[in-house]
Amino acid sequence: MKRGFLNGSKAKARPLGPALAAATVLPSLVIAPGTKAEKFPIGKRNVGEYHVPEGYSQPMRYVERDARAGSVPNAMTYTTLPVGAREDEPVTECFFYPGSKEVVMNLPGFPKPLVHPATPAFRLSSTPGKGLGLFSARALKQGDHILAERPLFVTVRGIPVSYPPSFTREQYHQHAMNEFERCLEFSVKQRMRSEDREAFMALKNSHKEDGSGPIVGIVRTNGMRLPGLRPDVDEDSEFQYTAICKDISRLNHSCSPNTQPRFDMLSFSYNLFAVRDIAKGEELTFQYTDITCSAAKRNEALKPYDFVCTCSACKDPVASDARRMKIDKFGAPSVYMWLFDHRRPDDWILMECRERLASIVREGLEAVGEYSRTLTSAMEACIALGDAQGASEWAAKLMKVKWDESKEREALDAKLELEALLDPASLAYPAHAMWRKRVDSPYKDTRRTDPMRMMKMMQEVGALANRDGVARPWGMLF
Ligand SMILES: C[S@@+](CC[C@H](N)C(=O)[O-])C[C@H]1O[C@@H](n2cnc3c(N)ncnc32)[C@H](O)[C@@H]1O
Repeated sequence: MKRGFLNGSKAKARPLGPALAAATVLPSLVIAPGTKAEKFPIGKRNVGEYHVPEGYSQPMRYVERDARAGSVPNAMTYTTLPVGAREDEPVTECFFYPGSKEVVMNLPGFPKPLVHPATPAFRLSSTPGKGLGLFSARALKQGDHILAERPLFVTVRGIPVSYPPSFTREQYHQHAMNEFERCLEFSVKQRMRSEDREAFMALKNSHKEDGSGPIVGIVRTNGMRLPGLRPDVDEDSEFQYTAICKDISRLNHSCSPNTQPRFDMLSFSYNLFAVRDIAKGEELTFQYTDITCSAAKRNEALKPYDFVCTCSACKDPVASDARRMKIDKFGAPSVYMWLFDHRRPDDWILMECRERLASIVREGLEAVGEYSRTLTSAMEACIALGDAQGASEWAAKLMKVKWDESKEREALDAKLELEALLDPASLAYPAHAMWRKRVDSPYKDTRRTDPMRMMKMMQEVGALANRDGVARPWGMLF
């Protein structure tokens, strides 16, 4: 739904409940963006003296509008979500590209209230050599919910700026950071609730010497990727969002993290889960970078955070690097590839999955997608073999992987399919697209020299792998 700001149309995105009457509604503000966005550099730098000629500063023309109105085309939006929140309800300050506000406001059921664990599961404490960190307040089981939290701030990762052709690259970067700081100041200094601003400004800043302003420094130190608000832009693009939280941003890094956050758009909150059992008092950690690559690559990627990782995988990287490389390279075994490939034994997928899971658990990589993909492969292999009992045991393991944000999991959750598969007597088994596909395969005697039959088989594999519109990896047959 697009609305121009000149006609001042009021949004009907969310029915206005009675809470609004008692609520403070901050107006949404928009500014006109400039010309170019680029990733900011890291490390100390010497930019030298420079002058920004007139016309090259972000114009920052604010247009005040009804908070419930949508985005303005070609302009950035300052807003607070959820719109119309009560004073005691947590809110997020947002600095958005056009369109993102609608993604949230048009979600049926938004905003869902936050759901917290029944008893506190974490505490904040200092940790030697790392500053502050989060620790478990009680013993936690894999899949336990640790905390739910709306971010203090969600922002674009940089803004497009105009710059004169005479600028060096360094000067351009400094100019871009100054302009970004100016834009973010408006959110933090003018719009954020005072207690949220205090919490935000108290967060760690590891970018005090690289030209970042105080707000940009905190954003760069504490920001976590937040996918889903720009469905048309690649998830890993620099034109996506970063979120800064009061508590989750206190998690320190580990290359074998024991927690993983998952963002829930409907409640606009991160939920933090234990990815394996955690003892009372253990430090809670998560990964700041890809952890399936080598220790050298990980530590290169961690440089902007200004520390060298001393986790056991980094201290003794030789065997760990080899295992991680194998996990990363091979990928979860493709059930679809094996389904009609009768040169492979019936238990091939399960053996592969067990070996891979042992490696993943040994490296402490339960947080990565490969873990849930491998569990899914094992479950689907059992279904294809007509083994409902075995499949239900894998389904129970998958149920605990609450942090999985994959499309496959989304599809399973949307139909409550996993819950149904927990019961081996469930009718969900005979109704499953993969049920007995391997044991009842009509392709047992298919030869590679029979192209028509091969084609038919490939089509069937493709349809199974892409069911529900979810593209599952299935590799090549034979
Ligand atoms: C997002 S903050 C984490 C919370 C932070 N420790 C604090 O005091 O608020 C990131 C910063 O924490 C520190 N840090 C995180 N993980 C670390 C680790 N494994 N070893 C040492 N320092 C770490 C670094 O200073 C990093 O820039």
